[in-house]
Amino acid sequence: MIALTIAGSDSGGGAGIQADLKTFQELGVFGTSAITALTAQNTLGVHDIMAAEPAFVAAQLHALFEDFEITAAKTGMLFSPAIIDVVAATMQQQHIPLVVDPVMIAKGGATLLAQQAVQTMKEVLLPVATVCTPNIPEAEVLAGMTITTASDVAQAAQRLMALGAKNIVMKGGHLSGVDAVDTVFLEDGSVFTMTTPRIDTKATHGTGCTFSAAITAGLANGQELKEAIIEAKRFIQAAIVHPLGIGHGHGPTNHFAYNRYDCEVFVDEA
Ligand SMILES: Nc1ncnc2c1ncn2[C@@H]1O[C@H](COP(=O)(O)OP(=O)(O)O)[C@@H](O)[C@H]1O
Ligand SMILES: Cc1ncc(COP(=O)(O)OP(=O)(O)O)c(N)n1
Repeated sequence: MIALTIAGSDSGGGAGIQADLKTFQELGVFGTSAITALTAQNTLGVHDIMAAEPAFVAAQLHALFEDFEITAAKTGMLFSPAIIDVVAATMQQQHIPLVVDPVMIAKGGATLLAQQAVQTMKEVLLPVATVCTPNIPEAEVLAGMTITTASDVAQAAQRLMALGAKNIVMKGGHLSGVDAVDTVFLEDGSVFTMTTPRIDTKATHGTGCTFSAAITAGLANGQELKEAIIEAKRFIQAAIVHPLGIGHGHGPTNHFAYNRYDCEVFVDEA
């Protein structure tokens, strides 16, 4: 099976294209990529960014879809309105599942999505998203509201679905509490939460990229969306529980952990 990531490069290897391709590999999927930007980045932060020309992003996508039977795709760092336009136009023509991870700001505070690109993301990318996986700050920006309670989470998800995203995973990494709880809203109206123990660690660089790549790998392998989302939560939990101890800042998660360790995900159908 073949999956595609459309995202930025993280020279430090913990997030972006590198995290996505490692996750695809671990989950038995052949990974292809269209790179939207280069970042000079490590576990301490983003030093510099060089965006790709939108036409070159289009050229990469054309080359991939011309040759490969890609069965699922994901987006990560898209940076500019023009790149989002190219990606949305391409994905509108491809009838495959698309996971949109609406990456906006890196852990160290660097901007990975230009301010003026938020509107473009809402107008052209969310309508082609099979599933959108915002963290809480991203959901606040896209939904235009503050999120503090479970009912805020539900209201924000409804707003994103109204913009066209078919299914939503509201990630709870940025919330507080002893557990890391993600809430999933499916297009059939069902809602469920996924709970794992919150791990006290600095090694959480690239958690969102890895999680969304794992969902994409599941979809590329033909899993149902719900099954792919729950397996992805298990994958990211294992990757956080067993850190690699690399770098001096927010270290990368451990993409090799999935097959060696067993992590339980508690699923609650609300
Ligand atoms: N400290 C943690 N312990 C356990 N799970 C976590 C932790 N931090 C994040 N997660 C999980 O990692 C995934 C990515 O979430 P999040 O960190 O919110 O995304 P992002 O990297 O986009 O900010 C979610 O499934 C979230 O619940
Ligand atoms: C190139 C690139 N893409 C995405 C991110 C952000 O990744 P994310 O999974 O949200 O992790 P953190 O930045 O929160 O660690 C990135 N840093 N670089």
